[in-house]
Amino acid sequence: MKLLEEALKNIGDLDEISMKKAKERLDNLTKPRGSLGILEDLAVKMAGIKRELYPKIKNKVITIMAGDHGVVEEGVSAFPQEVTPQMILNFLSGGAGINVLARHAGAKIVCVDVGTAADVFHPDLIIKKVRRGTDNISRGPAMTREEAIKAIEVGIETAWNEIDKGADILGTGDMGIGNTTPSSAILAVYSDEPLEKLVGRGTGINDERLKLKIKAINRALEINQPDPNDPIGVLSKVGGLEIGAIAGCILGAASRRIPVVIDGFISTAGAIIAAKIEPLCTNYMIASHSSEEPGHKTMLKLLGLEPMLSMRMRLGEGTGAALAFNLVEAALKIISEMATFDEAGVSGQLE
Ligand SMILES: O=C(O)c1ccc[n+]([C@@H]2O[C@H](COP(=O)([O-])O)[C@@H](O)[C@H]2O)c1
Ligand SMILES: Cc1cc2nc[nH]c2cc1C
Repeated sequence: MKLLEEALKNIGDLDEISMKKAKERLDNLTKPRGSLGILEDLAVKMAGIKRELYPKIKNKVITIMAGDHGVVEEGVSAFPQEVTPQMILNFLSGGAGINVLARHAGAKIVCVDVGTAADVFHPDLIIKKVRRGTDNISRGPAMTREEAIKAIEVGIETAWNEIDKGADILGTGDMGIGNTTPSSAILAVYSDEPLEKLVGRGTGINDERLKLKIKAINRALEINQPDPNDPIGVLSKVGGLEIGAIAGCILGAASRRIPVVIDGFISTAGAIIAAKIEPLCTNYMIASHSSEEPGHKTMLKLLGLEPMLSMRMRLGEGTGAALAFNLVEAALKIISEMATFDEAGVSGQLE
């Protein structure tokens, strides 16, 4: 609880003065006001986070949190559970989608085992197993409250370690067969929309499995009665270990005024838990893309975030976050490198 308390103590507002200066500069650059859309919003947000007009990004890191899910025994995924450790090894040997996109972005990846069911060993794997997967949420709580806090603290510790080593932006990533089920359950706790609108096909399940998945989530909500006002309780009842670690990673980044790029459906479920624990942490979140999971748009709306990309992606791993790093860097170049109307001798707006 100590790490969590310390993180929460240090999450604050954006710097309004730097944001105002950023807006003024953007309005003086050689373009119609606001014409660079989200790139301008990003430059303003980055100024507010870093308390300076021209922050630099040198070290980008994607943190991939991995965990397993007891609810897979209900037949909710298109793939078997052993894919979780197999993909971890794929991340660490450089062959996964995230490796390619992280290399493309010039980002480092770190992979943390927060709670896989199997034993996984690799010299580069950070092993912080809170427990061997969650229990089946459709039959009882995923984990204890203490385990939920531990999972969050694994995320905080990971974020702080990377920031201490020089990371100036983080991206969230996940790996866990079955994890769209707890992510949908978390969303359902905070949304009034019917489950049919919030639950999707994850890795690509057929109609029959989709029915089983909706049923499992319904039962999970009924049996566990998660209280929306107790986000740690929600995580422990219907969540996942990697989802907790993602929430922690976001809280850890926010507590150090480090921007954190949110990936897809699972990462955004973690972001919801983080935001319900400390609403101010949304100041430090940047939404990368809109996932193909139907509930993702509702999640982003709950957080008040606008995704930058719409790529029909639904891979997770941090792939959307890695792609979006380039856009954050582009936004910083716009505010620092573009000429003003005065500098370029271009006439300003008529009225
Ligand atoms: O991030 C997303 O938007 C996303 C959407 C669908 C699936 N995934 C990935 O697929 C896995 C979960 O899918 P499932 O069907 O097993 O629940 C997990 O490893 C996620 O990283 C990720
Ligand atoms: C192969 C595979 C890769 C993944 N990456 C994230 N989730 C995944 C799920 C599967 C099945």
